[in-house]
Amino acid sequence: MQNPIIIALDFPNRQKTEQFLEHFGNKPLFVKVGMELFYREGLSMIYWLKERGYRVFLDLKLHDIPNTVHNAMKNLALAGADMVNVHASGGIKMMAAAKEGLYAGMQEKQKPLLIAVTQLTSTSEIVMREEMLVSQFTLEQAVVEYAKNAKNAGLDGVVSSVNETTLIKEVCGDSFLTVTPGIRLLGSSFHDQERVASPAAAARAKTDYIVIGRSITEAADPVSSYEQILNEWSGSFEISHR
Ligand SMILES: O=C(O)c1cc(=O)[nH]c(=O)n1[C@@H]1O[C@H](COP(=O)(O)O)[C@@H](O)[C@H]1O
Repeated sequence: MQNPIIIALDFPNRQKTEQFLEHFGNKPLFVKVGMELFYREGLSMIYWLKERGYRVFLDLKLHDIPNTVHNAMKNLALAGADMVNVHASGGIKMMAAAKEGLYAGMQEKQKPLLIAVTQLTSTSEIVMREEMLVSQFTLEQAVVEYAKNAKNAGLDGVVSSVNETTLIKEVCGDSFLTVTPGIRLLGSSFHDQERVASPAAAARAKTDYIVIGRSITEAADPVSSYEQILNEWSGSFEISHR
């Protein structure tokens, strides 16, 4: 069983990030760099993490015209990240252009995973219908339609909430990756997230990766919070496979 945890390094700068990572010593972590840290520190942050052996998800959620995304991805390819993403709402043409730009001139073994965000885990069905004006689908249907588009564009998987994982796997196949943020231990604050699930529920849904930020980064003891999440995941995983 692989360790599914991706820690969201949502910190304002490199110094705070380094201080946080010191808690974990040499543990081989999978970490995520998003807009907050990247817009401050740029590619050098990714190089720093890769030199220290971390697996890195570069989460910039590209969404623009196909040509712009294609060329931006050519530059992001230089980061040497293990996973990058776009918004599925940019459409199939944009996602295909992202893939072409990202992989241009890359050897097979260097290619990062490319995934698409479906509906953000902070989005509720009401907001999707009334503010984004996607009213012909339920939220679950909209996520699955985006997942099908991502698959048709040749992407490796999607970001969604755990609520939609089972259906995505049914429609797109088990090998199509599901990456699921909005993970919370029972009884803890949802913050700005709407579609939330526990690590145990994520394991039962057989998601591939869980993305966790504040439950670990803001914990008084980040390592024990990390271990608690992993234990909850592993326990449920064994139960669900009995
Ligand atoms: O692409 C993402 O990583 C992402 C997609 C999504 O739908 N929801 C979502 O929360 N995320 C990211 O996952 C992380 C969740 O952080 P916490 O809510 O603190 O656990 C943040 O870094 C978000 O940017």
